[in-house]
Amino acid sequence: MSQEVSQKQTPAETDVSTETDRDVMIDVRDLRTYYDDGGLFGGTPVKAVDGVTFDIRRGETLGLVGESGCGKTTLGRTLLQLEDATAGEVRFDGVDITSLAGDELHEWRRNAQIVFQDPESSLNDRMTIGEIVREPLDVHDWETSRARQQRVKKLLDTVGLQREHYYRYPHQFSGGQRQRISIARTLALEPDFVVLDEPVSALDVSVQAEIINLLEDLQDEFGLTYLFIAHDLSVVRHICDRVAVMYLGNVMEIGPTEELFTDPANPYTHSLLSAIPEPNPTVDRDRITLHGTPPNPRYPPSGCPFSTRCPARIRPEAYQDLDDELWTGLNTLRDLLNERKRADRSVRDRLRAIVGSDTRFGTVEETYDELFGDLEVPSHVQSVLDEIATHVRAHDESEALTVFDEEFGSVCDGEPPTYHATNGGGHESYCHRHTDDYQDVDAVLENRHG
Ligand SMILES: Nc1ncnc2c1ncn2[C@@H]1O[C@H](COP(=O)(O)OP(=O)(O)OP(=O)(O)O)[C@@H](O)[C@H]1O
Repeated sequence: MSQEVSQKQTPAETDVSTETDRDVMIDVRDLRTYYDDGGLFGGTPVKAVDGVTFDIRRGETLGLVGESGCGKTTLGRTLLQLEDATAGEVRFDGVDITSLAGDELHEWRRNAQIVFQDPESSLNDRMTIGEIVREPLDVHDWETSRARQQRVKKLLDTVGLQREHYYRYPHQFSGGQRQRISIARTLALEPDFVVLDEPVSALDVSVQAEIINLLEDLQDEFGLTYLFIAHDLSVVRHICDRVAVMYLGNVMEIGPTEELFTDPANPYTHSLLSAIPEPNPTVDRDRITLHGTPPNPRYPPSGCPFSTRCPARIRPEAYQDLDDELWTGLNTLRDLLNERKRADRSVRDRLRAIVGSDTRFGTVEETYDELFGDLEVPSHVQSVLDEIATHVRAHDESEALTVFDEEFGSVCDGEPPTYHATNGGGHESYCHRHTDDYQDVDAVLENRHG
């Protein structure tokens, strides 16, 4: 794990986390989990979780959503100390578990368990169901052998399986039943907290509801607290009390589920929700198309993590009314310039020699044609593009980026946002637009995409 971290303002440092009526079980402060690459990329780590601060309240289900690769699983695993935190704290009932090791960590693990997405691969096919569910009891040397067997049989009842299943093998069960086995195993040591990592994504739709119902029943029966990681926003809306929206290792927004779904604050949440088909055709919701892919988590933007794709990105005064497609092209150009700046030239040359030409690093004329060929580019924009092109031809991407940022840059590219309370009730969003200096997110999205 790398120690390359920088301090960022967190909700704890703003005035938004001062509610007194909540019963916090897990308190996460400026948590970072970086993966080192063993030197392959010059020692630049993947910043899978890059400074998140939030809490999980006793007995609640907190949803964690976001695109593939944004760091959800890494965050869930770090909360359980299955990954080492690079920096920050995870306080579990007041104890910072990132500093636990050896016997203390082993003992603490009883409290916190995980259910994985894929019941096909997460169960050992050579063990019987009884052995699988009993394993955590064996590892923790729980009571007597006979008591363990009794406990496993009871757990099989609890999750809707039969005691006779004790001697069967996983391959004799369907996907839904296998997930029930995983859940039984998870509950063996009576944990307080369970990370559910996409627990129904691999299951048939017809079975998903059964497992969701089971998870809800178990939560009521045993007073469990869940972190529910999911892609499927409709499932999240159904089961979660609050939701945290993650992007590129950051929590962009967190708030009560219904409020977040009906009145999202952050442009990224708007974009995610916009991608869900609206079941009610009378509801008029903006359609926002997210362009491009998230940046490489080794090289996140220095300002807002979402700045390169944000549909509500703050623009310089002179370019408020610039055509949206042209802005998208300019954003892509900036990404390409950054990539070129990072790429080792010898690697680029070798790549060209192997594949003939590498379009991502084609000539500046080709790139401009691809990005702006079909668009009407105002002359003042064209003259800046020409200046950028001159620096690119001279292989001076840094200077090209300086020219770009001086002309087209804004606070979104230059400075990380801070968290702002929206609507009260612990609803917070990480965006520059939540200050009086800028038009608010709803208004700008309505103007640009309404
Ligand atoms: N062991 C690892 N070593 C290096 N990089 C990793 C490792 N595990 C994850 N990553 C990287 O960390 C980033 C976050 O991955 P993670 O699996 O946490 O995201 P995710 O949101 O859970 O994605 P998905 O929804 O696809 O499961 C990704 O860029 C991923 O490639």
